Amino acid sequence: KLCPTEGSWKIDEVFQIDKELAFALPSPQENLPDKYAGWMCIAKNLPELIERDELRARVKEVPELSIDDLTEHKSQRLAHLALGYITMGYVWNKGDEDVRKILPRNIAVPYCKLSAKLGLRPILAYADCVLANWKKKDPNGPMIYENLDILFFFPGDGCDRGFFLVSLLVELAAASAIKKIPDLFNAMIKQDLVKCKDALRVIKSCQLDALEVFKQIHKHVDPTIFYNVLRTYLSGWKGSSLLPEGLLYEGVWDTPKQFSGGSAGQSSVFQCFDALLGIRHSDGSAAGFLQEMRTYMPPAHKAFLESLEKGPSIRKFVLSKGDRCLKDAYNECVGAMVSLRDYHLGIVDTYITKPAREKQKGKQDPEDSSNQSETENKGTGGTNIMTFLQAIRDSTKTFLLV
Ligand code: HEM
Ligand SMILES: Brc1ccc(-c2csc3nccn23)cc1
Repeated sequence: KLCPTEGSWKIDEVFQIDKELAFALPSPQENLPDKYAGWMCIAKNLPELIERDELRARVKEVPELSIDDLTEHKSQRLAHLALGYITMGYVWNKGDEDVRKILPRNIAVPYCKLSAKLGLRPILAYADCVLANWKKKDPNGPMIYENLDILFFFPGDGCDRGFFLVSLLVELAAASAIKKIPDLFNAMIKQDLVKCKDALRVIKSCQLDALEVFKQIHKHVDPTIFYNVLRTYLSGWKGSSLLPEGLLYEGVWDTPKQFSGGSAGQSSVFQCFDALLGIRHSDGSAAGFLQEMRTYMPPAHKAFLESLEKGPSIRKFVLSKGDRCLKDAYNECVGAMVSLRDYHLGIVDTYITKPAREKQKGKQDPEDSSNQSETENKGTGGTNIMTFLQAIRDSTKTFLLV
């Protein structure tokens, strides 16, 4: 429903897409009603409570609270974020083998009710810790790294700040392209090739801005801490050897449920560019994974991606016109997606593959590759990452028009 009212396209507010911030939650709420102080106290002090081995006891003590006082969308997102941190902390705690396979009902019941209300899953996701987990230090200041902070922390002395804020800033850079989509559709409807090229050029420059922002990750995230500390807390319980059946949400379901760890496959912005440019990932597992990750997005954003896929096809339009200039403008957008994914592959090498090899060296007989597949090649989404990401990068390339 990119509704064509009065013959001009606009992004319907039903998709909850902000003009400036696109899929990021504008000015997330930072405080919950006092009734939820028990949740906030734990979520706001996760590193200390884990350090002092008090977290799990504190979670068990907190009263089972009803979610009825969470009436606004922003307070529901804040509560879902806080409960997500609490759940990851409770299950993984110090990040060793001593995990918990049952989430006590006093957390599980409100968490699952709230997840159902929001159309999200009862596990920490991209929509929580990237899109809703930020604030400006100076409310009147700019949306730049130095003026931003996150609301909740895992152990790993601020490594999550860098990881989540850089992801957010990539989202914001890409946001300027999203608001250009209606102009692109209008130009197509009017068969105005000049306006089409202009819109595609703006989209490409935003994608390249996003690539520049990507590069800040090296300044703000340490690879060894990321790999050995933060990654554990973002892991899920689907295909996990430590929770082979998943997590039992006590008082909600009587069997354990499996949910994937957070992934940026849950980022609507990347999937939005794919949908807009007609990029479809044919490689079975990658396509399946990205489709599945849509079920972890806010429903309104998932609906937007589906409406883009059903809307007019820019790719078909470009092919039908056979105009060299238009083809080049389209190809530069596809090329920008390839560059983003290329750069991201380098990041994964720095932050996962290399630290995994370091860790393997440190262990007993390095030839022992028994648990290699278990740890090294698992992404936060539990995927075998390098092949997965290369397949996505490669399939993106096949959409360049000759
Ligand atoms: C330390 C930095 C990063 C690491 C180690 C990393 C790692 C990964 C891994 C392992 C995957 C595979 C799927 C999964 O397990 O989630 C992935 C997917 C993805 N990541 Fe990251 N990532 C990082 C930063 C970023 C940033 C800053 C962005 C920008 C928003 C981003 C965007 C994506 C996207 C969109 C996917 C889905 C695959 C695709 O569409 O190409 N990643 N990443
Ligand atoms: Br929860 C959670 C939230 C966000 C992310 C994330 C941000 S950028 C990126 N690439 C892969 C994952 N990922 C990972 C886990």
